[in-house]
Amino acid sequence: MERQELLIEVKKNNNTRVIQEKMAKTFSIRRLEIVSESPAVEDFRDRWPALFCEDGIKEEFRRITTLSLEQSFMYKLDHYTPKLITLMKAKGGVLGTALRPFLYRLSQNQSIEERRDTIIRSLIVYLGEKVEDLFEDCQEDCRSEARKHGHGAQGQNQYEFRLELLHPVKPEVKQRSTQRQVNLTVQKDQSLWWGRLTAQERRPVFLAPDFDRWLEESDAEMEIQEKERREKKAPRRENNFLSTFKTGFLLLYNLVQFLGFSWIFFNMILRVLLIGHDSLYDTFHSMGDVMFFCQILASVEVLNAAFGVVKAGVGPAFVQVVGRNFVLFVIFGSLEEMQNKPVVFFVFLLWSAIEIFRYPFYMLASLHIDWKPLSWLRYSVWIPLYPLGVLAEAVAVVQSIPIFDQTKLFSFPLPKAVGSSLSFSVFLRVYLILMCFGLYSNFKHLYKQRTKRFSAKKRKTH
Ligand SMILES: CCCCCCCCCCCCC/C=C/C(=O)SCCNC(=O)CCNC(=O)[C@H](O)C(C)(C)COP(=O)(O)OP(=O)(O)OC[C@H]1O[C@@H](n2cnc3c(N)ncnc32)[C@H](O)[C@@H]1OP(=O)(O)O
Repeated sequence: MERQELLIEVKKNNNTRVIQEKMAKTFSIRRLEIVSESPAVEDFRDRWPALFCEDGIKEEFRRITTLSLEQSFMYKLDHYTPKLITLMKAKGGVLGTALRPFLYRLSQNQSIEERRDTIIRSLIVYLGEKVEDLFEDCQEDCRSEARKHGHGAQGQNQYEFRLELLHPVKPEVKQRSTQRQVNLTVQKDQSLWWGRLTAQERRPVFLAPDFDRWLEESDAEMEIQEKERREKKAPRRENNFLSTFKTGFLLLYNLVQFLGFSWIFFNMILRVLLIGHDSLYDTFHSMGDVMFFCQILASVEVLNAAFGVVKAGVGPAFVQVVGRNFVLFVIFGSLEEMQNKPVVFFVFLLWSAIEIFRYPFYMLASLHIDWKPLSWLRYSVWIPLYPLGVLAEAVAVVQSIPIFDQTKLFSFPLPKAVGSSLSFSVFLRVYLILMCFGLYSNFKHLYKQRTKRFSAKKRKTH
């Protein structure tokens, strides 16, 4: 009978007191039902709906234990909070990451209510529950006011509130109601830091921020910085790929050149030691192919400089590659008479002598490694080698002049009135002058590079 009356009372508004009294009177009936029939929760809710709200549960707990449910719960929660924090701190992996924001908040100077709120939320995550599964959501548009029908402190009633926020917010406000709270999501109209939430200085007692999304001013700055970092990260990842590719390419290129020139250099030395001065006469036949390969490949250096793959100057690289290849392909390659001359040995030896230091230096430079003895050799050995190398090349050019005159190879046919043909040797004489300019400009460039490197080193060490 009392139960039937209760079913009618819960449908009425503002009668919490009547419901509490009837619930107190029917306590023994409920106990008996539970102990003797063990009913399903759903069935029990249909029979005793007044029990299934915050106040109903609290009162029933008090009737059973004579204690306040909330107080005992909070007391135990506060007592176990340090242990729970230790437990959560020890968690790694995905769960550890999910718990980190809660632990951060707990490490801040929170009020007791905020601390309890955080620990309960973290417990939900720790126990692997989904917040969405625990709260029943509904959504409806509202501004900074909400009106809802439900069961609260005044029983089943129409509840409403109005909030005056500190600054304007966007008109779209999301409202999500659960059994124990109403979640409002508003978006600031302008992106600025709010000193507090509401226009009135004291926060209304019924209002609590969502601590899951709570940010201190410094946190907010960090979040913005993190967002900017993430936005920049994508192109940087692309840059990383390009720079790894560049390093790999330069390493391979310099390694191949180093191996090629080392083979030439040490083979020539070995042959001199083993065969004696006779070896000077067949340098071209024994080393020519590898030298052709290395010098064709050296053209890449001009492209590297031109496309900014390395910080080298295009002009000096061009003069170097063109100068050497002219001697190799035109003077030695096209004149068999030149191929057996000892000058080939000296030209090849002087060219390769610098490269066995230059290419390993570049390999380390690609890896941002500076090995001082090697750097010193790279930027010093050229001082005697470069003039000697150009001198050897000039000797080869001079030696080739009579051969070009004799063979008329590459001679340029002229109109009969001027003469029969223009010998290639005329161009070679001009080229000898060009070599002086080439030597001067590259010597100057290398000197500048040397000064730059060593003065930079000195500055770094002081
Ligand atoms: C119209 C045409 C006219 C043509 C006329 C021709 C006339 C020809 C006359 C002269 C002919 C000369 C022929 C050559 C003879 C000889 O070689 S004789 C033997 C001795 N020779 C030498 O000592 C010269 C050796 N060669 C060089 O030093 C270079 O080739 C160079 C171009 C002359 C100068 O090098 P450069 O690259 O400009 O300077 P670096 O300081 O070494 O490098 C600058 C930065 O770039 C990085 N880098 C360069 N290359 C690479 C690479 N392959 N891999 C990785 N990194 C590289 C380098 O690390 C430097 O970076 P930082 O360390 O950060 O500064």
